Amino acid sequence: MTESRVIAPLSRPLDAVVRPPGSKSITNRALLCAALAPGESLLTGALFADDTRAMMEAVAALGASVSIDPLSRTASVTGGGSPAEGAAVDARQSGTTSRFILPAAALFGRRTIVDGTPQLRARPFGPVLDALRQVGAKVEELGEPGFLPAAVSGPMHGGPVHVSGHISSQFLSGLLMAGPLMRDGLRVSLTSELVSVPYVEMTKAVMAAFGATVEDLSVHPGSYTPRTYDIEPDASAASYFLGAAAIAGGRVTVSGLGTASLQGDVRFADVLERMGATVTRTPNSLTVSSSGALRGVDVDMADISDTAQTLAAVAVFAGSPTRVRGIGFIRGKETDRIAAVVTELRRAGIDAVEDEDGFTIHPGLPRPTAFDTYEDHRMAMSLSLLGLRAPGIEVLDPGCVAKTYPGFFADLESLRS
Ligand SMILES: O=C(O)C1=C[C@@H](OP(=O)(O)O)[C@@H](O)[C@H](O)C1
Ligand SMILES: C=C(OP(=O)(O)O)C(=O)O
Repeated sequence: MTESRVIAPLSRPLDAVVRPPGSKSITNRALLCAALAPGESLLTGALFADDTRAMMEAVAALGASVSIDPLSRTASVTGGGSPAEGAAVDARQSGTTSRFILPAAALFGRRTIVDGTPQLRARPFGPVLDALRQVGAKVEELGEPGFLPAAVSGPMHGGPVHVSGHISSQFLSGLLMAGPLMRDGLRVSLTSELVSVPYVEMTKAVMAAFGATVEDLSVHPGSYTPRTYDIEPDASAASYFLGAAAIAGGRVTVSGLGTASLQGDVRFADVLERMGATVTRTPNSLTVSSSGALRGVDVDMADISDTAQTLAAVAVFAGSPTRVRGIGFIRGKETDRIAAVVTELRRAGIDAVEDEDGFTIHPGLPRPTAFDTYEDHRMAMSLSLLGLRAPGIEVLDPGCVAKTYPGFFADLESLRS
């Protein structure tokens, strides 16, 4: 029997402050850079969730020593090691772990096998495998060509490399992070338009913080330096609470995230502002207040696509339709997110329409519905927001949020107190 979670409507407007857990994306970059830096690094504010535990185990397989204290949200990483013969990485469901660890594993002369869940095996890997071959790695596709499992070994000479940008930015980020340890460094040319651009800026910022030199898409040969590194809260996770304020009315402040953030997804607040919410920003906080009266918006979310499903939930309660564009590539995430969100909203009686590059939501009152979540944490977290305003909303397989946010439902409930 599938477990489910019922979300009770709020009885009064929100007035809450919440601090989401550490950023998944920054945690997984910092873990990798620390693992490639000879010596001990201390990561504070780290995320402890399925995706980051996958990365902790992955860097350990490459020879790093990782000791964790989830209660204090710290991870200590001693880097500079190398993988044992026959090393194997289980990236679980994690796109970042798998796409970042492949180039790192190919720095070493020993063969490492990278695999994941059936869901991850269905996601594309061709661009990174192809790029690794261009810079001298040996790559074996052990299943379908262009998919996991794959085995890689190095060393890599580096130098010029061509990689596509339109499927996922993670291929580029993974290559860049291995770049300093390639003999000639790395000079990347993109063969197609890059999606999720802010994540590449984040990659360069974390690399620079660990002592690497990156200019545009060129990485100098060199090394990483260990350090203490503080990780800010997760901006994609924050979108659910900011979205809650827009949907339910009242005010929610997300602390630890503001104009100084490294994460593009803080710009979800800008979209809510365009819909009529009031946004107050400081370097370290974002506050959304709303009367609950919103207008629809026409928005390109190619830079912030992890928040597209959150917006779909908010759009249900706007006074006019919302069109989201530029996100055709999210059909290749944990599930086809365009099809999934449209299918589920239609089951709730909402007139939602699938477009090739996004979706259109016509507002309405969702009827009582038990939502399928497609093993996608963001389906579960987004659709649960509907229950804050509409009665009878239930989310199936709520445990899938553990991929990035095991405490999500507890934090959502804390908004009520
Ligand atoms: O680099 C990253 O940390 C991420 C990049 C994005 O993926 P794509 O580049 O595949 O869009 C995003 O959806 C994912 O959650 C995290
Ligand atoms: C797409 C996501 O994750 P990943 O690609 O890292 O698996 C996500 O967290 O929404």
